[in-house]
Amino acid sequence: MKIFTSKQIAQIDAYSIANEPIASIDLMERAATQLFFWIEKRYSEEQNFIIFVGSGNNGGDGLALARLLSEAKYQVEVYLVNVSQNLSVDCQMNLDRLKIQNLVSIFDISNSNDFPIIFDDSVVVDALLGSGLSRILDGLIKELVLYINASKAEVIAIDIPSGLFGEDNSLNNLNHCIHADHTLSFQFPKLSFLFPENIDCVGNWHVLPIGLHSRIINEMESPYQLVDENFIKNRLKKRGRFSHKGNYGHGLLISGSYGKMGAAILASKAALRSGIGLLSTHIPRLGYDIMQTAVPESMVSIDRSDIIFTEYPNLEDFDAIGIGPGIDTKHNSVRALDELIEECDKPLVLDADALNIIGQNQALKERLPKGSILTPHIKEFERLLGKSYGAFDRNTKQRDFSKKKAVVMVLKGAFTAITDEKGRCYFNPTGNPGMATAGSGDVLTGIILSLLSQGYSSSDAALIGVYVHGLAGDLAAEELGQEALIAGDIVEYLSKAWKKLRD
Ligand SMILES: NC(=O)C1=CN([C@@H]2O[C@H](COP(=O)(O)OP(=O)(O)OC[C@H]3O[C@@H](n4cnc5c(N)ncnc54)[C@H](O)[C@@H]3O)[C@@H](O)[C@H]2O)[C@@H](O)CC1
Ligand SMILES: Nc1ncnc2c1ncn2[C@@H]1O[C@H](COP(=O)(O)OP(=O)(O)O)[C@@H](O)[C@H]1O
Ligand SMILES: [K+]
Repeated sequence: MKIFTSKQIAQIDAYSIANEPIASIDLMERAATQLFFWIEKRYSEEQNFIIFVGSGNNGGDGLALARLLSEAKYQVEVYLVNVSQNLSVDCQMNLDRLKIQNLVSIFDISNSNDFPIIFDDSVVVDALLGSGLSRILDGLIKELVLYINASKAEVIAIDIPSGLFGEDNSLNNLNHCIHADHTLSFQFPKLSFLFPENIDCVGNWHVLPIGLHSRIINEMESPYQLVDENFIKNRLKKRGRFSHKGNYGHGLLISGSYGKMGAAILASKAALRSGIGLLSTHIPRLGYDIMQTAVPESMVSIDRSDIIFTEYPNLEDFDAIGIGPGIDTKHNSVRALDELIEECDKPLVLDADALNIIGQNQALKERLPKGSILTPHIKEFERLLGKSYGAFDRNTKQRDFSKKKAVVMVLKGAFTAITDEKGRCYFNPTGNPGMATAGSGDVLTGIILSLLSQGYSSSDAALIGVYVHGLAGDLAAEELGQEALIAGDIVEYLSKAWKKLRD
């Protein structure tokens, strides 16, 4: 699903109104009806709702929702905030309709003395401001937002939490934005929902389709996309009836050091569980018995060093190379990585300590082979590209870096962001906090190496790898629970995840 900016969404709204065609008041009714359906499924008729309404179309949605809820016998109170003049046309029309219906008490808020008591068991609906937000909140609205946030009531934000921008919130004060439990976003999620900093504002978000025009949605370009299962399924290659292991590539994984052989085991198993034909794992000498015992399916390449990575085998024998999990950052490993980066003309995935080494030796960053995949978490990302002003800035840096260096960058976390050489950014929906556990990144490296070895392009290897990794984590968490989930479980559940994608 493409993700558009607030400005683009306004254009899509306008196009839909003109070309469906549909009157804007009817589009608002459609939006409010979707809100109503969502609420009706979750709350009983006894539930009371306090709806705070602003002067624009977001307020109009709130007023139309008030009418639909009260028609269905819910108890509803509406508070109009500082809207004595200047209501948008559709907001005014919905206010008139609500007054005619005459089932809902409507109050004005013109100063903080007018704020109502919010009981813990009320549900607050935030219809103050939507995507028309043009400046950070101040004055009475800010006070009201702080007041709502201090209450214990559940909060549902319409379209976007009031005060939050759809894209860049680096200059915003997130405490002055609505902190919603649920955000009901029309047709698309906003970009800012996908950034970790904004989670307290957005809560759980849900997309409500309102039938915006498909032609403009298809035609309008956006660098941002939210990946879904079909998007991934369409990228999978078939495994031919007469294929043999030579068709699925030979990968070289450089991983592990004394005390960190687990990283090599996890990544190797993940590669093998993701369809690779042959795998060689290059490890320090002391890891030999461990490796042969734990992962007999992998061949072993032995370093001359007992304890760290200092050299690598002839790269000609391999289709792709993965390096980093658990290799440490010792001097001789830095030298060996430097040589490998100089020589390597094979698809390459760099993770963990390989990224830390590059972070400490910035000249290496300039020489990354085109098409390489880097898989940092936020800390590793900062070591590579420095601190950012906020999530939007970080994302822009990531896109620019991918484009400038023609590499794929995978910034890991919830909604892992994958950027490609065209500066596009894909967000991944799978995965859960149970995966915040030692070694889960190593598993991802193994999966991506496996896909690269099988001949997938760098961006497809990253997109598919990240998706299936998160899916395996979700399937594992479903059965084992998030607390008990360990990285080895992600490997075990890869089988179910791949099967689901092949269904
Ligand atoms: N255009 C459409 O067809 C649809 C719009 N919808 C709703 O319309 C919303 C967007 O409506 P609008 O464009 O009217 O925008 P808003 O409802 O967000 O409000 C904009 C108004 O608030 C003012 N404003 C902006 N920032 C402010 C601030 N910091 N403090 C105080 N006032 C501020 C603006 O000057 C403007 O008058 C969406 O979020 C969605 O809820 C939905 O009804 C679906 C259909
Ligand atoms: N809250 C979360 N939601 C979704 N995925 C997560 C979450 N926390 C962690 N993950 C995933 O788990 C992996 C953790 O990788 P990483 O931080 O490198 O771990 P490690 O260094 O321990 O191997 C990443 O792929 C990340 O996307
Ligand atoms: K809102």
